[in-house]
Amino acid sequence: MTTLEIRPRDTVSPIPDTVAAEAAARDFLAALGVDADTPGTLETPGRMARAWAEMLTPREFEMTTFPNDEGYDELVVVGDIPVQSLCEHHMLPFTGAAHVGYLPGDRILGLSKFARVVEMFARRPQVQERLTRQVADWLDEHLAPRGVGVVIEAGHSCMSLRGARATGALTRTTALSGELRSDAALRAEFLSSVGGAR
Ligand SMILES: Nc1nc2c(ncn2[C@@H]2O[C@H](COP(=O)(O)OP(=O)(O)OP(=O)(O)O)[C@@H](O)[C@H]2O)c(=O)[nH]1
Ligand SMILES: [Zn+2]
Repeated sequence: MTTLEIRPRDTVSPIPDTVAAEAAARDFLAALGVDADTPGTLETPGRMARAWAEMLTPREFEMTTFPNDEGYDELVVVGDIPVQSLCEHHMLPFTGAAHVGYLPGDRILGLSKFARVVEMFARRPQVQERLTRQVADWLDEHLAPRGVGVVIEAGHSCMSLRGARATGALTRTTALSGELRSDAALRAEFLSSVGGAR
């Protein structure tokens, strides 16, 4: 077994300053005409600051890999991993599911780590296309598999609660690398296995 401790904050912005965020939230609400001095809303700026800080803070984890002693050479697909992210244009949530697959090389990855990696890249201001690519690239870099595939399906609240108000619209993005990109049969197998989960 090999583990590598991952500190997601190493690759993103510093830890949120919730005191400054609370003061800013109070001003933000005032500017929007929301009274934050009622018994029910007195604590609201602080709650807002903590809520956004939490949505921008991925948890640390250890990247545990094992030798592929059995020489497993078929696809491994972990489906329906929850995705909770913030669109960088409106700072409103987009949520859905990620389906991550890989064709192992010399090492296999602890299954829970796929969800950890998705969270690491989701808990920051994002666009869905970049999130999808970052998960694939990170697995490629840290696992050196024969191929990686990532499909994310998400609904964007900036598109449903406001603006276009297209409630129920679902965006599907795909990132493929290695043999999952170059081998048509593997690519089709991966895409049909994740499409079949719907
Ligand atoms: N490609 C992509 N676009 C996104 C994502 N999240 C949000 N958007 C889009 O970002 C765009 C921002 O467009 P703007 O015209 O600057 O913003 P807006 O005036 O609020 O646009 P509307 O949402 O159409 O009202 C919108 O079309 C959003 O739907 C994402 O993950 N990927
Ligand atoms: Zn948006």
